[in-house]
Amino acid sequence: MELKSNHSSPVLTDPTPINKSRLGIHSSLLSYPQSGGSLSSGKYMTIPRKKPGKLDDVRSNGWLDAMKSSSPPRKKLIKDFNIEVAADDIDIAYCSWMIKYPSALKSFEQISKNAKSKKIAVFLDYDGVLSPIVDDPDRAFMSDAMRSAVRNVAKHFPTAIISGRSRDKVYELVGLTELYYAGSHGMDIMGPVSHTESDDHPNCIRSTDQQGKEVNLFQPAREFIPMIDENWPTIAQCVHDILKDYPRLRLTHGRKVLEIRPVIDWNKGKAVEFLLEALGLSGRDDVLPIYIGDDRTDEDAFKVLREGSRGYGILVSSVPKESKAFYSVRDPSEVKKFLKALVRCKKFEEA
Ligand SMILES: O=P(O)(O)OC[C@H]1O[C@H](O[C@H]2O[C@H](CO)[C@@H](O)[C@H](O)[C@H]2O)[C@H](O)[C@@H](O)[C@@H]1O
Repeated sequence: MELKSNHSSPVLTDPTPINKSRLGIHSSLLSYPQSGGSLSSGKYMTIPRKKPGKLDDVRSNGWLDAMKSSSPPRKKLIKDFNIEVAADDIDIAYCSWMIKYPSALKSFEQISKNAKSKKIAVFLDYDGVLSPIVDDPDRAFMSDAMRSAVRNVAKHFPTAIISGRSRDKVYELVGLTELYYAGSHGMDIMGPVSHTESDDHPNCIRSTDQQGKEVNLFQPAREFIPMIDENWPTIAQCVHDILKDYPRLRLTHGRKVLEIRPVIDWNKGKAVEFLLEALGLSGRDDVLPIYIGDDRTDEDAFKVLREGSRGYGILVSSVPKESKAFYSVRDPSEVKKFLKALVRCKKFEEA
């Protein structure tokens, strides 16, 4: 993928059109910007936000030149992206970044066009996406308005929450029965009994949720549980003992701090693949998964969607970050707007 040389728009040319049809996605779906960055270091590239008046650092590290050569003139940039702020307030680094990761809200028309006659599946991270990031993880509540937006989305599209938190905790915070929940970075998945092939998966068992409703539980790390149960107090004691020598460090309870993962090849990307399979939506050209996340762990899911050219990753970030997502939104309030727009669009189609 490369930027067109005239730089008059952020449209990309694709030197490998064969992939588009092989992957079963209409070529128009791929006419959005592609990020070329690699996450091989496992770290985000965070570009400090600069006020327009303070260009020295930007200039000295070559950013300004790079931006000038790959961007249209300022006024055109504002027009193309329909950014509703005064030119003087524009954050150059952020706008430059948005060429690579356009706003999912501003691009909604394009997204809905590409989603036409496809079945959308919605995957949502929790912290930083449905709830704002706060100091106390136990107080990361989602607003009633956000809950209502998610409930409405789930009425119209298969919807799953994929979180690093324990499944119980995220269910407690979200409180909607009509969703799939994937906790512990996708290692603990609960969803309705589907009567599809995934029901017969070796790690899939029938259980009941807190309301006594029959559900499927998929726990690929199940075999590690007895070992973890057996060793947990010893490990916790060791960590506790070590921390005694570090009075400036504090040990708090629960998975949040002693987050110990078994060595298995499983992550949020695998969870998305599993859920698509469970929903009967895998390997279908008429399905458009949308995953919204803000964290490094969400990159595995963005990568799955990007590599398979299956759908859209939307990164929630108010600062530039290298990502495998296609689009961006700034914060949970924009996530809510996007979810509402999806529902409005669906209702309009159905009317
Ligand atoms: O996958 P997620 O749903 O995004 O969960 C990732 C982690 O989220 C929580 O921590 C983050 O949010 C907290 C509340 O806003 C914040 O205090 C903390 O700094 C963030 O890292 C949660 O506490 C972790 O267990 C999750 O792994």
